Amino acid sequence: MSTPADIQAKIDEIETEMARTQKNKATNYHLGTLKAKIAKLKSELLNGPGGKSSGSKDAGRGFDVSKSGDTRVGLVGFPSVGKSTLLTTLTGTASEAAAYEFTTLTCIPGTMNYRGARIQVLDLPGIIEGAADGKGRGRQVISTARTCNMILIVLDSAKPVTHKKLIESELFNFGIRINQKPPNVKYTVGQAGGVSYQEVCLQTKGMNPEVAKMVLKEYRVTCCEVILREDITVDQFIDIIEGNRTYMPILYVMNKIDQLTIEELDILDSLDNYVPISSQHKWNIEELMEEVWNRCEMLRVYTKPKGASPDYEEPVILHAHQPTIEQFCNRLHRNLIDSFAYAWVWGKSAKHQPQRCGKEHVLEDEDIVQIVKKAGGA
Ligand SMILES: Nc1nc2c(ncn2[C@@H]2O[C@H](COP(=O)(O)OP(=O)(O)OP(=O)(O)O)[C@@H](O)[C@H]2O)c(=O)[nH]1
Ligand SMILES: [K+]
Ligand SMILES: [Mg+2]
Repeated sequence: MSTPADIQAKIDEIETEMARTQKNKATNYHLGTLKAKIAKLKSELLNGPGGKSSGSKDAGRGFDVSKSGDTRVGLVGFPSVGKSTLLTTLTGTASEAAAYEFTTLTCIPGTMNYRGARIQVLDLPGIIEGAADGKGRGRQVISTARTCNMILIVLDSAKPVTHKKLIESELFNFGIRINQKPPNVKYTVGQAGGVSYQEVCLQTKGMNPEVAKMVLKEYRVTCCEVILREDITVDQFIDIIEGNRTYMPILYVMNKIDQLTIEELDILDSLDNYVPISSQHKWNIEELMEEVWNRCEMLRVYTKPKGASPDYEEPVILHAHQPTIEQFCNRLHRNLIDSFAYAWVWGKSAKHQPQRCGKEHVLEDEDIVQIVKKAGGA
């Protein structure tokens, strides 16, 4: 059986070969195969022989913290960047913070209340380079991060920007795709009928029938249906074949800005996906919370019982892009949709106040909804 060192040596070898291979049409197919080989070796490194993550028993086992609240956000970063200080600032839950590395050795959960939502925040131990390969507690940290709806990559503004790249590649190697949507590709494996491959959208990033064939061959997939509904890269195609990828929003939290000059701060301010803060001085924390709220695509919907005023105290938090009334009903009660007749909706999504709506109606933040059940319904 190959040891992790053997596997890593193979990966290095293929990467060297790829670097040597000039990119042109003829070698494109070959690169597709090499990329698939690397992806397979990486998942073997992570999950043991066979590659699929359900394989080995302790592969990808996270910390045992039960989920609570409306959404879960993880704090990931190098040691001593200020994750624990931030947890305490955001949630009020004390997590030991100190000037030495690896102060935090386990996962500490806290709850941040924002706009009526309860957001579970996880403080995690610091990770170092090579975390995904099993160094230190890194695997456990990243496995836990994978269970989150969003990750905050916490950075120390006085430290080199290379730290950001290192953490990104650790997450990547664990199958986490940051700030990407799942590619719009239909992929189903069948029992017979060979490979059916279709592009319904112009491919400009390296995909073509030959490359697809090479990648599928590498994964020993002989019968399947593929429909590319979006212009994708070969790497995205491999992600689809590998399966088991997590697509997640992330935000870079640049901490300790109290150590920066105004000029340095101006540069930071202009970068995408960055929120500069000082957890110690509680600077810009409200902006951070708002960004988290926006990225998690959460919205508040108030319920209104018939003849009573809306319940503004406890909004129903919906956690989806353009949620429908049906999703709202499902959040309230599992069987509610069965007795649903129509709904009265007040707020931004309503054309007039109130508007009578069906279950497909798309809700907006702070809408008020009154469900009317079918006659004779319970
Ligand atoms: N100047 C400054 N120092 C901070 C800030 N936030 C945290 N610190 C300090 O940075 C050090 C590390 O903070 P921690 O919260 O323990 O960092 P951590 O990322 O949880 O560290 P590990 O658990 O060891 O990975 C402590 O001495 C904190 O007081 C900040 O906003 N500004
Ligand atoms: K520390
Ligand atoms: Mg800590």
